[in-house]
Amino acid sequence: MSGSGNAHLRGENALLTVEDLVVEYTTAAGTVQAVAGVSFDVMPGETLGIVGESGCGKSSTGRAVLRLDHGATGRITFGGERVDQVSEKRMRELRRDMQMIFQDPVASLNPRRSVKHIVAEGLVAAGRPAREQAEVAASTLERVGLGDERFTDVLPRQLSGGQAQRVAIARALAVGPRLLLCDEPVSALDVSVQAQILNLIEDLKAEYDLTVVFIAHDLSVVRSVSDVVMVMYLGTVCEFGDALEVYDHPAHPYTRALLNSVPTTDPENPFEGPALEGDVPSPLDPPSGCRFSTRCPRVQEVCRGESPLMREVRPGQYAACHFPLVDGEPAESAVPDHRAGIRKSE
Ligand SMILES: Nc1ncnc2c1ncn2[C@@H]1O[C@H](COP(=O)(O)OP(=O)(O)OP(=O)(O)O)[C@@H](O)[C@H]1O
Repeated sequence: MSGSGNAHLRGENALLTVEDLVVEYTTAAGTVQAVAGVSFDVMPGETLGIVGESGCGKSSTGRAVLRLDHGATGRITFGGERVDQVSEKRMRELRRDMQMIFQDPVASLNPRRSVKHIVAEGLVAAGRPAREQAEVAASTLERVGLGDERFTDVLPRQLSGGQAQRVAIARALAVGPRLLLCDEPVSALDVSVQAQILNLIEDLKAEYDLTVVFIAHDLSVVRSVSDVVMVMYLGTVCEFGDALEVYDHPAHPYTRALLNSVPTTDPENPFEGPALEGDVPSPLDPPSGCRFSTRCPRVQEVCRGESPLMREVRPGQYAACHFPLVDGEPAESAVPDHRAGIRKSE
């Protein structure tokens, strides 16, 4: 496995813990390892942002938490229960507690059902009485700003993208989840609508006592919502930590390059240095050693041979890099670790 270690996991009080997750897809061209040993945890009430370029395995990671696809291995613990081991029946119950919101809101809604019926779907599946279904659907739609009959009685295709995403959010909330997994929830929406939906999720999070995993390729979106950030590259975790630390002092050359490729207007944080060049290698044939080694501006020989392990570079900030940067300088700890011979990951 070419994962990046588990040093950044914060312990048993986490609501969700994912350890050594591997997701593989069998294709005509061979086996794609979309997720190559990813670990993370989310504390109750926290928002974890998962960020990285398209194809790095963000969606596969989110879908694996809900056991939506075959081909995933690893330990997933939610509320103390091993999601990867429970029966299909129990999994259906757990999915009520872990609701997912997708990128394409219209496609994620049943095209033949009216909005109020869609929002009640989870309650119907849970066997709640008809009156409760109607009441909860109505109050939840009201809460997401769609209480009016001109929204509740229509079909999804009659809604705008933003309205449809509000319906998807209402459907998720109606069953009283503890965790909301948002997979690129605003990237298909107009920029003017994006902020409204982000604000709505933020408000609901507090009101409904939610823990959130927020997946996006857009760094500014992740920054605006996250307490903690996980940066992924080609199926592995590069960096994990407090969002402010990661954004203000990116330690992994990939995080730095990713931030450099976003135009900045902040003179305090220009992050001078090379932006990302070249393409992401194919997950069918990933580079050996550090997966970022083929594009890394700081690459050294050891990086091509040894997978770096996750280690703490500042309090609460971890990077899987042989030569991480701390305040723009190579971390001191990189040198002794390197000399001592970095452990190969299993
Ligand atoms: N069902 C599938 N069958 C085959 N390969 C897949 C499948 N789903 C994803 N992949 C591949 O797995 C890798 C990771 O995809 P994934 O969608 O998880 O990444 P992502 O970071 O969410 O990207 P995006 O933002 O484009 O969805 C990619 O190389 C993708 O082509």
